Amino acid sequence: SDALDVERIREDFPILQREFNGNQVVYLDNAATTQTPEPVIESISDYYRNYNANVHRGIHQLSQEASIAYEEAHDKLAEFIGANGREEMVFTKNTTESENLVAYAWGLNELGPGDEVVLSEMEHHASLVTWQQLGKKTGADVKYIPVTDEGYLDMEAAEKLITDDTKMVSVVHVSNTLGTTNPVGELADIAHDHDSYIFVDGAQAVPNRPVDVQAIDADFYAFSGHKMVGPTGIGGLYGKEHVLEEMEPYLYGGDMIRKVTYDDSTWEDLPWKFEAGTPNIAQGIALAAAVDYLEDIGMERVQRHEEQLAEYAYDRLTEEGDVEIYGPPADDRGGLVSFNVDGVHAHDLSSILNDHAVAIRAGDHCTQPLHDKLGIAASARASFYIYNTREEIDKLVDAVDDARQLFAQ
Ligand SMILES: Cc1ncc(COP(=O)(O)O)c(CNc2co[nH]c2=O)c1O
Repeated sequence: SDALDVERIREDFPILQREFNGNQVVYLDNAATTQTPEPVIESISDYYRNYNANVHRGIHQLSQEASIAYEEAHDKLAEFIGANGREEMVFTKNTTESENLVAYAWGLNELGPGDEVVLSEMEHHASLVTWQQLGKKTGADVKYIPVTDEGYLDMEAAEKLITDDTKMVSVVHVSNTLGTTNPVGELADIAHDHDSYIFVDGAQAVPNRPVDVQAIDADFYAFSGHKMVGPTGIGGLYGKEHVLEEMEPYLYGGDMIRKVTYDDSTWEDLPWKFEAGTPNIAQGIALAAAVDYLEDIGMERVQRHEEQLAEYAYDRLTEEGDVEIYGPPADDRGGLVSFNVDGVHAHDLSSILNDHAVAIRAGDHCTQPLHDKLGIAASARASFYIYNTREEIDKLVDAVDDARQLFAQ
């Protein structure tokens, strides 16, 4: 069948065999970070065991092997997201650093009083706080595209908010709280009609569905390796080559220079101009192994699997009538559900679920302003990935029922 083989996949994740309080772990916190399969773990060990060396400069065999592997990882990630090549694929620590890189390397030099940055009300703090603070430093105004009651962006408002004063639109591709997929291609068209750049936060999209940054026509696109079965400490910033060429470096030092004199310096080619100092070499190489792992499954299958689980979870969680789920309908959301159970605080719920070895997230999911807008202090969030099953969602629902009984008394 065209479905992915979950049982086969689960064999690659020994952590899923762990038991707490006599219960096998049910890991449903994938929007926070995903688990790491054996081939990716092996990729890291293999590097340190057999060809650990510093990159870009060494002429000895080990350095050449490490350099080639690290540089070719850029090619693989570029291809995975539809970029033209490594020149458009900067490796960063994570999505947060990618947002900050553009805010400081571009925003600090280009924004000033009278300029505007347009965000959405559902942005993650990685985008929202970064551009909010950059507005304060530069005098640029920050505006927010409203989110409708159904959890979608108000596109009529977006058309009005993005004007010739807008210099940057920064929007999330898939919301980590609502599960909403935003029309980022349409937003890119609107931004470009006004000569504005668009930055797309793809932290919850690159791991979960096919992404083609050129089809979107994004000027910048960010993602994190640890959310796509890769290690922590590695992420990506896509930038159109001509845009990155025009940008000043973000961090200065070794590897990012071409010629240094006491008076001035010149810069390396892309993407190395934006990768100062010794990079996270093993993590970059392992991120390429993560792409191999996901591509072996197929991103359309990944997306379909996750979205079917989210729809099932939505339907099961709402059976009792005392659960509110935030965001779009069951059949129009990414692989997550954020919810609250009447009379049970999200933190209490997650604690009781933990007694059942069910791992979910409770809190504001780094979208505090959105929670304020929803009128809630916190929400519980279950997020699904390639190794989750319907049976695990049934365990989630049983544990929620246990909490309901406990708090309903
Ligand atoms: C939409 C979105 N943007 C940016 C980030 C930041 O990624 P990082 O730089 O790798 O940390 C996250 C991580 N989201 C979450 C991290 O933990 N729970 C979450 O929902 C995210 O979901």
